[in-house]
Amino acid sequence: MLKSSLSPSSNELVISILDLVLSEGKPLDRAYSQHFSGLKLEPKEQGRITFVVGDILRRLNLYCFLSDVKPEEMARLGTRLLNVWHLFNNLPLPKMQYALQIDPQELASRIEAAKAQPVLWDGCPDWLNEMGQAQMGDKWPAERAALNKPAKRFLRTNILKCTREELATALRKEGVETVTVPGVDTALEVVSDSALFRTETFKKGWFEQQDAGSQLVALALDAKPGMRVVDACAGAGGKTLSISAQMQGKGRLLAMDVEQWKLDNLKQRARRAGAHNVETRIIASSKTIKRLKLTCDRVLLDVPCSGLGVLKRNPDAKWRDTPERLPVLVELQKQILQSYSRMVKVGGMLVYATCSIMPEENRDQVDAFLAENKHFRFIEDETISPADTGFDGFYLAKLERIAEA
Ligand SMILES: C[S@@+](CC[C@H](N)C(=O)[O-])C[C@H]1O[C@@H](n2cnc3c(N)ncnc32)[C@H](O)[C@@H]1O
Repeated sequence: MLKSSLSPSSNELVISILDLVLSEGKPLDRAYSQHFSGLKLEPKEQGRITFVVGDILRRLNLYCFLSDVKPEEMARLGTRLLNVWHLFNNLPLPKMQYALQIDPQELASRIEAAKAQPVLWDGCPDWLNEMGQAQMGDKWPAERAALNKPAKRFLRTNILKCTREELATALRKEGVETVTVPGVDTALEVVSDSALFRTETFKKGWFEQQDAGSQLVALALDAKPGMRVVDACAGAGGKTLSISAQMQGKGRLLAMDVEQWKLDNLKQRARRAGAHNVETRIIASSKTIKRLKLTCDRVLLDVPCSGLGVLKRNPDAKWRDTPERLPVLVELQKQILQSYSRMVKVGGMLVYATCSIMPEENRDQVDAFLAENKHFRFIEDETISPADTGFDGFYLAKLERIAEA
């Protein structure tokens, strides 16, 4: 939460970032790097800017309604929206060179009107509300509300290098305050407003920033030292590094993806983390999957998904995505599950995971797989609910191979 208004230059940056995302369709992380690289902003000021941009994007339709500004009008009318944002959040109006004024009475009556529309109040686009309601029924309104809250900052202790207590103590000495997260043994929540990546503790590889829900997904794999493990949709390795730590760096851990740049990023992170048993392999054909047929103790399929569980962190997706994308993803998930499950050996475990809370990508997908693959047995599944946990939303299902085919 902000305790004072943004400075004039920070206001300009907020408007310019929003314009890039909303008018040009730039992903938020790229809009940030385009604006921040080269600027010598204090980490605290950068944090304030990202807080405001994130909050506006999480409830964009609400702020647009309150200020009577359309998303594509940000460059021209964004100052009015920012004024409304400050007033709505009980902050003095910021100083801006060409600020468009607002009528306090009209704003008050718009706030009352918005309160009567829960979908708008929660910052949810109509297509998403219809999808959530159809798929999750009574559980949806609480999730919808939870997804418009700011994402908390969680760290994963790299147990290859330190304990959680040692990490907390080292961070405190560098001015970073944390608290432990009940139910997630490796997790700390950052409760101070501090920059993390300039700390010596980070440079030494003692932690990674990783949502507590994501940590639970990796822990569900229950990987042991000496095992042969595949993380088949590894991306930049958020979960791979956690799995390597579970294995105490012993055994074979193969991280695969279809994007080489993500695997390159993973290699760098693995080096810092001291995760020496990680190998990376690009998936260019089905050759690697075939070669590993029936050989792996554990396979993690953290499949490409809608990302509808992690909207707190990626709020721009709400305004870029369309419901038409879901069936395409569901088909890809089905193919990955069917093809990559071949790597699991008899007695070995497959964990299917998404960062979505929609049953169509989750339990429905698993049920369809099990109906066609009798040589797998269902162990258990879990939907990590943003509303219940305050974490990002994830799904995981554990399946055991009980026969070759
Ligand atoms: C949800 S992300 C993975 C996130 C990662 N596991 C983590 O914890 O940081 C899904 C990944 O699947 C990759 N992907 C997409 N299609 C794929 C395919 N056919 N086979 C393997 N990976 C694929 C994407 O490049 C993306 O990195």
